[in-house]
This record gives sequence, structure tokens and C-alpha cells, in this order.
Amino acid sequence: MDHSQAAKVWQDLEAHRQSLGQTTTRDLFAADPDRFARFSFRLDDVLVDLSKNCVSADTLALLLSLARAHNLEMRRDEMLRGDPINTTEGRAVLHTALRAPADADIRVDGKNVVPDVHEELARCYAFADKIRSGVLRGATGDRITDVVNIGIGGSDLGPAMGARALSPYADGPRAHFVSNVDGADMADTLARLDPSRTLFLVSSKTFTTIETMTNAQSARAWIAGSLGETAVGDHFAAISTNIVAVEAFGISKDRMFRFWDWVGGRYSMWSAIGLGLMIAIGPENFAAFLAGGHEMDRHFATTPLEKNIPVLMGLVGIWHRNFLGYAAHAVLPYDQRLGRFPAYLQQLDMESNGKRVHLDGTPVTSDTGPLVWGEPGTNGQHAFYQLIHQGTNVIPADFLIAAEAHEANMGDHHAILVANCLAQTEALMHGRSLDEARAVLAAQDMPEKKVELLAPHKVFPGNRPTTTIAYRKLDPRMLGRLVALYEHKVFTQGVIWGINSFDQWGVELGKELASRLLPVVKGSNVEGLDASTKGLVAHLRSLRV
Ligand SMILES: O=P(O)(O)OC[C@H]1O[C@H](O)[C@H](O)[C@@H](O)[C@@H]1O
Repeated sequence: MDHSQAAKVWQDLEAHRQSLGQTTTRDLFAADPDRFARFSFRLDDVLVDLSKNCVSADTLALLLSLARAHNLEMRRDEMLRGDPINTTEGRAVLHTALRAPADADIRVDGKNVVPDVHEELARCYAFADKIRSGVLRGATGDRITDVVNIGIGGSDLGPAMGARALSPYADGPRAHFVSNVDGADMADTLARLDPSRTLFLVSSKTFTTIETMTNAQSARAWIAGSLGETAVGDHFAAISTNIVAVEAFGISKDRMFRFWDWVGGRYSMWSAIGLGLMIAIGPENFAAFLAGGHEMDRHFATTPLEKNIPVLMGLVGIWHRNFLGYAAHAVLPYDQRLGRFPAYLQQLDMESNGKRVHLDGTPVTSDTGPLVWGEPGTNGQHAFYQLIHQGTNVIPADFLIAAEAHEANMGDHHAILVANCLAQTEALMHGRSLDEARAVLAAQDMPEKKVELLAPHKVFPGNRPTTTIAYRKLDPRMLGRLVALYEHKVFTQGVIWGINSFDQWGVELGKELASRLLPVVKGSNVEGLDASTKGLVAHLRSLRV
């Protein structure tokens, strides 16, 4: 990286922000009739409209210079060719290899990993087919009708989000997901299931995560308790990088599916971790999901930065976070089946870019990843959009909308959904001035005093940034493109911030303390705890029967 060049562009961007002054996106639209064409970008049917963000051509040009000063293209190529860019863990970062075609050549330590990827994928597909067709059955000879993925974080959110997103394509056994160590999660799921027809997938990269191991043991006891110990083998499969621990759990080699340490947990839904999704939607649909991801990879790898969609989304995010000071980012899918997408992105984005030191360990000098959150529209409109429209903080938001619904013959449902999505982005950009609010009220024949009283409440400041992602239909290929789009956006931002987007040391301390506290919660000595924790332990113990 050229530090002095990067620092100079950063200053130029700050000066540019000053020079924009009070300019609003509304002003930018008024000044440029071609703004939509200039600021919207396409990949086949996917259109990403950045025009409702307060960026000018100069802003984008400066942001692109910033990306170049940080050697974004070089860093991208390093990732894609398998360099160990996850420096704190000494690992390559190759989720892109999971969706590469069979003839690709991507090397880790000199060895092409693509044949291994395809071999494992073929094993997963064969297993999925056998469960779906009833060739593989439960211990009693019954067909498997329900598949429960036991995993947490990256070993849960991807397949869980995907199974919901692609439910119109689900023609296999029902998919369930148990993640929380709260026994309620497992108990509520088991209450709906018949052990003789249930398959558990224990998904854990490390196969040591306490939540997953505890849930897996309970599931094992449930099967053994109702069908006998010998039935366990027929009702379990495992997905992990830790073959030794899987064998120790008692899952045989032929029901063990592996992935590799160069796949981060939050980037793993493309691997065998997707097995639950694969069984639900079938190998063909899963292959379309992978192909969609690869399509976005090609776009990211080969499109000039000026038209590179994930890069541009990442850079606009940098503008918001670092130059306009916006601390949050909302993801608002107008697609009910993307209900878990914001939660999925929370892990992808916040676990990747919620960092406070540079790659070399020195403290960051600018803010890093924003708080990411969201809910499907239109529900959010009737709950928290008030704050997005009129609250004191500006929250940039992504709006996701399909042209086509899966439900034919449902009258105006989809048209109303689309109208609401577009109306929100228009309202957020346009706003309503005090004079406009007064005029609206006056037109209602309201006494002047009341107009004056009410008008300030009806002012919308506008100039609230939104990006709209519009696509044909939420099919497997589209989901693949969408997830990969955000992965590369997160990568882009990590490069600009100079952080490691692929480790997650921030989750360790709580884990360590939880294992230290477990015996205390169960009754051992509270000595050595801080006064608050000691008091809470005592209170909880006193309430327990
Ligand atoms: O797949 P596992 O090894 O069970 O890990 C599950 C999850 O837990 C960890 O604490 C990490 O924060 C996540 O990145 C990971 O996805």
C-alpha cells in the first residue's frame, strides 16, 4: 500500500465532503438528468442503484482512488489465488474455490484444492440424493422426513438463511435448525419430530463449540433413548474440518463431510456446511446457488473498479462510515423469505470487520465496520422506519426487491410490495421540507395555528441514503449472487481499513469466561469474581429450586 498516497486521498475525501456542504441527493438529481443511469450498475438481471446515495461523480472518483491507493485489485487477486491473507491464523481465504468450476486451478501450498472441493461436493450430493430418495433410511427402515442441522454461527446461519430463502425449491425432507445452547431450542424442535424419521447433521468447523456439542449430545441421547444405541449411526452425519473429533463422537467416515481451514465459518455455506440446504432443495438447485456465487466472483475478479458492484457498494459504505460518520447500516429485504438475511449479514459483516487493529497490530485510525441490522419490509415500515425517516441519526439502508414473486395468482400482493419498497427509498431521499409540510396541511383546510403546530412534526429531512438491489426472482442462482456480492463488499471495506476480515478473536474472551463460570453456576466457589458477577450468581442460585 502507498501510505502517503492513501493518506492524501483520505484528506482529499475530507475536503470533498466539506465542499459538498449542504448539497443533498435531491440537488444532485436536479443537476443531472442522467444520474440514475450513471449511478446504477448491472450484472445481468441484477441492478444495483446507488443513485439515491449522496455521492457525486467526484466522490466516486476519489473513493476509487482510495481503493487503488490501498491496492484493492492486488489484494483481491491475492485472496482469489490462495495467498495466506488471514495472517493472524496463517491461512488462505478461499470460499471462492468452493464455487469454482471443476477445471479451475487454485493452489494452497502448491496443491490445487479444486479437485478436493469437487470430490467432497460429489459425496455430499450423493448423500443428499440417497436421503431424498429414501435409499438411505433410519434404523427402523423408515424414510427420513426431517433433517435437523445442529450448528451455530457460520455453521447455522448460512444454511438456515438459505433454506428459508429457497423454500419454494424445497422438495426434500423438511429442514430444521437448532443453534442455541438454550435447551428450549432443541426441546421445541424435538417436540415436533419422530426419532425414527429424523436425521441430525452435526455441523461444526472445529467440532469443539460447546453449544453444538451440547446439542449434539442431547440429540444423540434422544435417538438412543427411543431407538437404542445401535440406531445412532443411521441418524447422524457430521460436517467438520476436525475429522478426529467427529470419529470420537461416533460418526462413521462415510457419513462425515469435510471442509478445510481455508474456509472461514461465516463463509462456509458453500461447502458441506450447506448439506442441510442441499438435502432440502436438491443437488441441482444447490449447484445453481454455487454457480450464482461464481458468477459474482467473476464479476468481482474481472470488472474494472469503476463498474465493479461489490467494490462500489463497499466504497459507498466507506463514504458513509468514515466521511459522513454514519455508525449503522440497515438491510431491508422486501422479500419475506430473506427474513434471516440480515442476521446472516450481521455475522458476515460484523464478525469480519468489527476490528480495532490493523493487520500489523497497530490501532486503526478510522472507524471500521458499522452496526448491521434489519428486518423484511414491509413489516419494518410499521415498526422502526419512523427512526430511519425522522430520527436524529442517519442510517443508510439497502433495499432488496424482486421483480417477480413465486406466488402466481395472488392478486396485487407483489405490486403492493414493490410500490412500498420504491416509495420508501423515494421518501428517504426526497424528504418533505417545512414549506411542503405546511402546504400539505393547508390543503386539508386546517386552521393556520394548527398548521404551524403540526408542520414541524411532518417534516422529513430527506437525504437519507439508500441502495436498491433489484433482481428478477429469488431463485438459487440469485441467492448465490447476493451472498457473494456482500462477501466481496465486506472484503473491499476490510482492505480499505487495513484490517483482517477473516479472524474473530473478539468472540474468544466471552467463551473463556463462560467455561470458567460454568462450575460456579453449578455450585462451586464464587471467589475471584467481580462483585456484580458474584451478586448475579448468588441471586440466580437463590431462585433455583
Ligand atoms: O463451526 P464451529 O467451529 O462450531 O464455529 C461456530 C462459530 O463459532 C465461533 O465462535 C465463531 O465466532 C464463528 O465464526 C463460528 O462460525
